[in-house]
Amino acid sequence: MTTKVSSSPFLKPFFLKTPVRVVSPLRQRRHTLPASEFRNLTPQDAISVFEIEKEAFVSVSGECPLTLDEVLNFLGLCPELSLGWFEEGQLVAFIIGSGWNKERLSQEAMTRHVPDTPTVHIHLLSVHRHCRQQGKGSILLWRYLQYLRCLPGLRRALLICEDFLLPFYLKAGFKQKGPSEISVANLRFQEMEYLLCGQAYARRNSAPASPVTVSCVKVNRAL
Ligand SMILES: CC(=O)SCCNC(=O)CCNC(=O)[C@H](O)C(C)(C)COP(=O)(O)OP(=O)(O)OC[C@H]1O[C@@H](n2cnc3c(N)ncnc32)[C@H](O)[C@@H]1OP(=O)(O)O
Repeated sequence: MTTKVSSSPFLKPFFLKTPVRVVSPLRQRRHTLPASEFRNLTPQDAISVFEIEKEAFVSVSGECPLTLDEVLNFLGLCPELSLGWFEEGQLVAFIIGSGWNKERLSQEAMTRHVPDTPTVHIHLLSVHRHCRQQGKGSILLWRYLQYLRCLPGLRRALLICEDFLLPFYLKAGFKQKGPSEISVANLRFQEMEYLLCGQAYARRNSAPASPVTVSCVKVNRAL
């Protein structure tokens, strides 16, 4: 397999191609923000991240998986393990990850970043409530996993989720590792693993997910 990894670990902003159309100069000046952009998050994005997170979790479970301080901490320590989807400058979906160094996730993993390890712990994937059920969660996760495959030294991604999200992650190519030892309030979780080496699931909506081998050269071009 040909591998080519860019010298910077950070993801260069990627803009979705929009159809070429003729617009008046006035209209052009007003629309300076890209329609759609994927990039690593920075601590400056923490408030937008937390707003989406709060809406997604507080009304459901009463608690946020990450506090604002923890979001700030991870975006400061390992921004290269995050990915945001922006539409016209507004964050619409994001993933926050950190490094982890054990076979399974433990309570300690919830607040820790271990640098230079082969395992990424995906703490949080969340889509703005106005944008759910439109395929954005699946697309962002797919892009993130392809991106991780191109970061040197990474071999797998782990996460925990509630039972109702098992089909979502299984469809994305994750395998079930069994019940997690982590619990929050009365909630119980399943631990899921995605192997970054070798196989990748093809695309969303290609059920059952057909594995394809992708090279990092191809992925870099796609990003
Ligand atoms: C590691 C973690 O972060 S686990 C916690 C995940 N995040 C959350 O629960 C926060 C609130 N929810 C969200 O942000 C979003 O609903 C997400 C991230 C769960 C899914 O993103 P979306 O963009 O809404 O999902 P998308 O449109 O890509 O749906 C893909 C499939 O998953 C299914 N799905 C999406 N959300 C849910 C859900 N809450 N319950 C059950 N199935 C779901 C969809 O029905 C769809 O199935 P289909 O392809 O057969 O039609």
